[in-house]
Amino acid sequence: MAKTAETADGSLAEGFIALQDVAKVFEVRRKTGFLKRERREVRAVDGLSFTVARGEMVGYIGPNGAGKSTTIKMLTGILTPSAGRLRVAGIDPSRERRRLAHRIGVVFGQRTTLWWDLPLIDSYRLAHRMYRIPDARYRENLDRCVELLELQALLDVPVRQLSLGQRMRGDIAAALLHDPEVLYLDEPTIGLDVVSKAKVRGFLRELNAERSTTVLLTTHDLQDIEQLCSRVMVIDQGRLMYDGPLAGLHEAGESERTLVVDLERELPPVVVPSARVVRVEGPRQWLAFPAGQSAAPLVARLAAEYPLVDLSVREPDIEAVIAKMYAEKAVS
Ligand SMILES: Nc1ncnc2c1ncn2[C@@H]1O[C@H](COP(=O)(O)OP(=O)(O)OP(=O)(O)O)[C@@H](O)[C@H]1O
Repeated sequence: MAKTAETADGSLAEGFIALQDVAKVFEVRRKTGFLKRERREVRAVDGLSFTVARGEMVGYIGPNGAGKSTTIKMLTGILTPSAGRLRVAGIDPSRERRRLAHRIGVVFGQRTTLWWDLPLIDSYRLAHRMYRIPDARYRENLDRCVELLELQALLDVPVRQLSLGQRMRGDIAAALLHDPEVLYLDEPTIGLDVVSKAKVRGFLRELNAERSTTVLLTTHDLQDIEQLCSRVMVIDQGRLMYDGPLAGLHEAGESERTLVVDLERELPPVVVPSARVVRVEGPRQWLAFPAGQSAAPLVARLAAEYPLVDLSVREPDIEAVIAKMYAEKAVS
């Protein structure tokens, strides 16, 4: 299912972001004894090909160490590929990193690009000068971000005093002041509360709809993908394992949802069709059932036959879906 970026004549297919057989190999040296060192190759990205069209919002997911950050670093030009061809907006990122910087925005959830000791607005003023953003454009973009990301009351606050959610919104604004056509987001909702997550997601949806900004989103939060991306790419061990809609990923992973039920008292594992008890703790039981199946008949059956007090449905997390998919039937 992996999409190839190559056309019949061998050129890179139309795509705002296009990778063709891209690899990145790191050489790691390990001390194995006195004066002895062993050289080892780590293939962080291993023959990756895909294209992303202008205006697409794509989830880019995979387990830890899969090669996501390495891909993003190559797409920004920080790292040079060991092999293959890579273009963003027609630019070879590692060759023309500065030119590309004016066309892309990057947000890393775990790190900030803002000036820690300065009020938030000062980081924006610096970006204004650094990117040589025309005054009217800067003002317009700043006003829009301030309004939609609710930053007005925070502009004069030093960044170190901001909460994680406030800082994240501040970072997203900083990445957008120069009107980038493509935005790389690395865990933009990590550690945020439900309200902040909703704000960030709402803003990204609006940005994409209004400006057709192309977004590549790395996350461990399945809801980020569900609410924002029509397409998801899964990478593992540097290779593309899946490229398609999120619903298809569930099928590929044959994933399961979990129904958590609280009974009136401790009971032996409940027995209901098409679900199985996977854990029991006092009066609470966990039932796994196929993700593609509605929970309603299951709930009705349980309510009719058991002394039910409360229940909730838990979605499978991405790690579990990927692990299962990788173990059972890798799609390539
Ligand atoms: N500079 C480097 N030198 C050596 N090995 C590296 C370097 N950068 C990354 N790697 C290795 O390449 C592989 C892919 O790493 P990468 O950071 O791209 O994964 P990731 O998918 O972003 O993981 P995570 O979700 O944990 O951030 C890992 O095995 C990692 O240890």
